[in-house]
Amino acid sequence: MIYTYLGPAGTFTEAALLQVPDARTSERIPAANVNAALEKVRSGAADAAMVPIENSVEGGVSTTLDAIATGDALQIVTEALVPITFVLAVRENIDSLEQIRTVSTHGHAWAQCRGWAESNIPQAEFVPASSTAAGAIALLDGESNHDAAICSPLVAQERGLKVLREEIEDYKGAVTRFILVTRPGPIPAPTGIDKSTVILPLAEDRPGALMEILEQFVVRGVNLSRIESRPTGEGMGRYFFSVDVDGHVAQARVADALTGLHRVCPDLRFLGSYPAAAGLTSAVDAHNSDEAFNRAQSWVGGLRERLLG
Ligand SMILES: O=C(O)C(=O)C[C@]1(C(=O)O)C=C[C@@H](O)C=C1
Repeated sequence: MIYTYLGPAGTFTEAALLQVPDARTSERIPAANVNAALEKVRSGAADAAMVPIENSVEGGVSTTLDAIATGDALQIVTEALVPITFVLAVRENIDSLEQIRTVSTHGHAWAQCRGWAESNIPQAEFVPASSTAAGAIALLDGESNHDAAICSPLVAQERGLKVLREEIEDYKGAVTRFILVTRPGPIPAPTGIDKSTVILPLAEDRPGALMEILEQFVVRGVNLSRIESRPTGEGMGRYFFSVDVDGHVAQARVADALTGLHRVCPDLRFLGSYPAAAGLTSAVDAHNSDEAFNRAQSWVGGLRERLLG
């Protein structure tokens, strides 16, 4: 297996990749951004890409949501959760917060430390970086000239960076969720605690269109763990929905919901069923169990066998 991920080494995304059992002993190619990582998978240069999809404070990672919803089909095969905490690393010549004029980091990291930054370094200008690790490593580089970087404690330690403050995140206990993406192939077997992801373009903007999608899940007792709307880019008011459901396509209620969705939303994109990183608790009512679906299906099948002709 050749893995790729949002690099360089030292990103939270690399920490997520290292949770994959064989990733530590496999080739790992850092990519400059999420699109580049996914492109390596699409072109065959890598077999799988780890990319961020959602943070518990800042929400969905738009680049990833958009990139997996369009272009050549991809498949999610697993997910990983990484606890997030940030440090403020500085250049050697900086000794106090007052000296910091520019601070670099990834946009999602900046959003998670904005409150701290406004209170503690209000004079500092934010310089976007392609990742937290890229912003941190640039401190060592004579070319770039920002004074500070917001990054993981690990990359600061590994690169020997001077750390001025620790735990600068606005919300303690934040978590980022990552997905491992491959080219379409075999779907991982159900584990009993699984998720499925589906992209649902809204065919037309009319009353009840979203309701029609949601009721496909509701009537089968399928719980949604995430729903996000993203603009398609085709004009104002044109959206698709990115949805995670609790359950696996191998389960009758999920398969039946997908069948219903295919009727109301024929251009839907199934992105995979895969083991969930944390236990899902939603209970399944008896009438939504596989047995209930199978019994109902054979009952209707029996009726149709009696059709004349
Ligand atoms: O920059 C990194 O280290 C990343 O892995 C990206 C990323 C993200 O996209 O959300 C991952 C975790 C943190 O929430 C901040 C940045």
